[in-house]
Amino acid sequence: MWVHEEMVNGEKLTEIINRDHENVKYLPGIELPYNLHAMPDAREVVKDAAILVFVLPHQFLPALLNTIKNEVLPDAVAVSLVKGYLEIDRQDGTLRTGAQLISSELNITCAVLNGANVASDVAEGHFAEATLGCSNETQSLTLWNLLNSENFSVRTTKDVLGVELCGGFKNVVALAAGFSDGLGFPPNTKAAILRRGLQEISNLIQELFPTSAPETLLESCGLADLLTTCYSGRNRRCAQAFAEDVTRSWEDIEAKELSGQKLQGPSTCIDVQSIIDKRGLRKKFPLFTAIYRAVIKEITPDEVFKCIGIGTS
Ligand SMILES: NC(=O)C1=CN([C@@H]2O[C@H](COP(=O)(O)OP(=O)(O)OC[C@H]3O[C@@H](n4cnc5c(N)ncnc54)[C@H](O)[C@@H]3O)[C@@H](O)[C@H]2O)C=CC1
Ligand SMILES: O=C(CO)COP(=O)(O)O
Repeated sequence: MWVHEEMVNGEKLTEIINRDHENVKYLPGIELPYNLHAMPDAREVVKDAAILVFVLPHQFLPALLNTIKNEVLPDAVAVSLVKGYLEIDRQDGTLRTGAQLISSELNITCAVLNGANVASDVAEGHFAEATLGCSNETQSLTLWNLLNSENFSVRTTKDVLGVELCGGFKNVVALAAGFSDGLGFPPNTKAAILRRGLQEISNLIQELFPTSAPETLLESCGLADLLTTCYSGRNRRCAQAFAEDVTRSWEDIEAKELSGQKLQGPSTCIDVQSIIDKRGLRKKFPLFTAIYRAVIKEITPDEVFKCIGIGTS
């Protein structure tokens, strides 16, 4: 497994993982499998690999692909767990997702695995579900056999883009859920955010990819991931801290709340809004637009709830 090398208490993280079988920085308290070997050179890791699993914050994906692109086996298969990578063409507003980037940079097919999967809960072995989006039936079966287990129930679909976009867009809605918590609003308000969020996620996916299957939204990557992120995710937690003190910057909140982990929601929110604006769709997406305006401090978090009030569906 490739691990981005860094020093933790004066030691290399890869050496700590290989000696203690624990990722003391990002997954403390979880015993890792003894056959897992952490390596700092991504090129070494991919050169004999038949299946490549990508799990890293979306902003680091392009640099990693650039590092490995000449080393990957031509018949390798990729699966991406990355949520929120959106590359927008500034000219025509077309979109490229993380899985599409992996596929085009490495010239191999890329499936997507997304779901209601808070990492520490999955690592502790609590039952969870996930959705595997894969367009090729043989590869889908291979990946399903690898990923599915008694405590990790994987359901498959061919709607790769639907699965991937649900995973990214819910991080934006989770910010409004955090605003609601930070402002001390009751469960009714958060439920309204979840309903409107699900509706806007669905509308935006249909706007961008009309062939996407509407039922994908009811899979783990859709409704279930939205729920878990809006109740227990890092985006929700950081947005709560922001609503409690709007003078803080997102960078400061990320650094203080997440101890080295990355906050995806604000940057994905800005990318989502550039798609909405490019297509002149603010009226159709009042919640996404209001969240964006709060993220960039154009309005306050409590004004988000006024913006989506009277006169919107
Ligand atoms: N943590 C969670 O509960 C879940 C995360 N995801 C998704 O998985 C992806 C990865 O998220 P996390 O593992 O939580 O990451 P994270 O938010 O914990 O960020 C830390 C990770 O970033 C890596 N990193 C730091 N600097 C780097 C660099 N310069 N280049 C490359 N990697 C670097 C670190 O090695 C570490 O693995 C994201 O897209 C996230 O949305 C999906 C489901 C659950
Ligand atoms: O995607 C997640 C759970 O499925 C985690 O969401 P956060 O990044 O908000 O913690």
